[in-house]
Amino acid sequence: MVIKIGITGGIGSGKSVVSRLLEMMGIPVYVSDIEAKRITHTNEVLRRELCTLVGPDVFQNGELNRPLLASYLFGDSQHAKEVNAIIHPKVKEDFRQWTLRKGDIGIVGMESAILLEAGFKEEVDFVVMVYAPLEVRVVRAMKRDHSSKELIMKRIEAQMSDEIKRNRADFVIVNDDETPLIPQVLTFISLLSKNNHYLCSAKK
Ligand SMILES: CC(C)(COP(=O)(O)OP(=O)(O)OC[C@H]1O[C@@H](n2cnc3c(N)ncnc32)[C@H](O)[C@@H]1O)[C@@H](O)C(=O)NCCC(=O)NCCS
Ligand SMILES: Nc1ncnc2c1ncn2[C@@H]1O[C@H](COP(=O)(O)OP(=O)(O)OP(=O)(O)O)[C@@H](O)[C@H]1O
Repeated sequence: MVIKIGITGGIGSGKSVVSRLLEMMGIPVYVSDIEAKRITHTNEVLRRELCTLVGPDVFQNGELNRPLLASYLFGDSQHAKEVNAIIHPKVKEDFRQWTLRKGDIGIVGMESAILLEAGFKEEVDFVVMVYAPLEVRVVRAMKRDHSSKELIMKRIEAQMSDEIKRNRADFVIVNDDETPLIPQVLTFISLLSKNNHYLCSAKK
């Protein structure tokens, strides 16, 4: 039996940092942003559907035109729904296959900013939310992506509010540049271990 942890939180909250810590503890994490891009590059059906929806320029020399898809997706909530309806079911199925390939590993993680919005919650057993205040997230994301505040805010507006995320999560990790992060990750893992004897095998 494999226990699946969903790692969510808004853009810039620090999900990738938490995922890296989990990986260091021997817990493999499926990073949805990366895998969604791989699937978008390799799945012919998906590529055709995106071209029909967004236009042929969504691929240039075979490569995904990320700025174009981003402005289409984040510019209009109906567009976001349509793009998500094409990509998310394939990511979900890919995660199932990825988990099966991992075998009897104890625990795996799925990292996604939009875990709850995309319906990935039903694929996991527990949801951990990584929380950081909005202003901290915006500054981090601007710095990391060399992006403008306006573009980051567009993405945030396409995501569920922190308040709703927090209510739907089983565990919250605060990553606000003040609260120490590693002890919280350890507490989370040890809480899971206490409630699920299966988890011990993941730390072998
Ligand atoms: C629009 C795209 C091309 C922008 O690529 P880019 O390299 O600039 O950003 P990246 O993929 O690293 O995403 C960064 C962050 O943007 C936010 N984001 C991405 N997609 C979405 C979405 N559909 N809805 C809300 N927020 C999103 C998340 O916080 C994510 O962590 C890309 O995000 C994409 O293809 N999105 C659609 C697929 C998707 O939903 N991926 C997210 C997990 S499945
Ligand atoms: N505790 C921290 N101390 C210092 N820098 C941090 C901390 N947490 C995150 N960061 C930095 O903030 C930026 C955003 O973090 P990260 O990439 O983990 O966010 P994310 O939630 O995965 O974002 P996204 O949804 O865009 O993928 C990164 O450059 C990361 O190195």
